[in-house]
Amino acid sequence: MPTPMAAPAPVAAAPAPALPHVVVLATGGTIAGAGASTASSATYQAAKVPVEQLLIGLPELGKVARVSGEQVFQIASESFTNQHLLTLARRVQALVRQPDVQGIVITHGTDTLEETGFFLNLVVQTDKPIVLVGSMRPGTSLSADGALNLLGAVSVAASPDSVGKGVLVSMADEIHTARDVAKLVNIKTSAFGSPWGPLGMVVEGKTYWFRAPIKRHTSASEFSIDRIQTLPAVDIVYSYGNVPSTAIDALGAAGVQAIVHAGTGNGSVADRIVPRLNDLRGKGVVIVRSSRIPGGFVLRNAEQPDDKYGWVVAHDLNPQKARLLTAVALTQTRDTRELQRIFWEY
Ligand SMILES: NC(=O)CC[C@H](N)C(=O)O
Repeated sequence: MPTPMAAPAPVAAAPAPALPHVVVLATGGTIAGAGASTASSATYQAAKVPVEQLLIGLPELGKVARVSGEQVFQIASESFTNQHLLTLARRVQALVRQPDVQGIVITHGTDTLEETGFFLNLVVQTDKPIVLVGSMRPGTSLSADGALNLLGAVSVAASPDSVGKGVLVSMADEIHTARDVAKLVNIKTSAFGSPWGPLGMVVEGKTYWFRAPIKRHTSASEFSIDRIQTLPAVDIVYSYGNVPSTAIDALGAAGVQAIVHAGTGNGSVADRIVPRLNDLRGKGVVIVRSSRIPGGFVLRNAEQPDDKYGWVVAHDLNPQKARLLTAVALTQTRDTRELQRIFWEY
């Protein structure tokens, strides 16, 4: 008699690996914007749609992460202040300390997105992915770019390959380091670029990497939001032909701690402006020489004798990023050699 076949032992289905938990912190901008008609791609109100609505409108997110949302602000990013930066950084730092959070996405207006990203890159202590994202068209517009950008950003934040790469910006399928990226074009959806190229791409929820940041950031940074109560007054003066010293003199009179000079070309400074900056330098004001050229690179002692004047050069940081690094660095030192070291390292 044939022996009866033993019934196959039931195979326990392996539990599906839990999806990573990504917190979306919403701050406003066009990605939360709404226009009067589908043809309103550039004429609309930013910062209208609450985070719950952004997330409910994109059920595809549920395939890449367990997503929760928090409305931190609801503003256009040109209205960000230092206080907004500090509040946001403290919230991000608290969240990344939570063991149940694997990544952070920050929805943001694109106008100052690169500034917020760079600030967080300097002061948040973590290896967990922090990804900023915005859009160039409101969700009510034809060919709106926000939904796909948000899906891309959540995918980047949920990816183990994004760990340890510092604060990232995910826009139009590209992944950039917040340190390098800047808004270079308006209106068009390909608004962001980095002088040294993107780090990678995100396509259909998968990340593809080609390079990693070399500059100090996040957990390798000597700065921490835990030790920063306020940011000192650091402002930017823009240079151009026929520039008067009015703005510099006014900033000096207002008691500014540092001036970032957004110079022409290699960070050049008009002959009549040099003595005004040196007057302020003599009073202890820190002078940082940057370039108004996108991707502009400023060398020490080229164009101006920085060693002789005790000035700092901004390396390749644009003026708005140089403002933030100066402000953060001034919370620890006023020594211009130290400040220059910091500009080379971050
Ligand atoms: N595309 C945008 O997000 C620009 C909208 C607005 N000016 C902002 O920066 O918030």
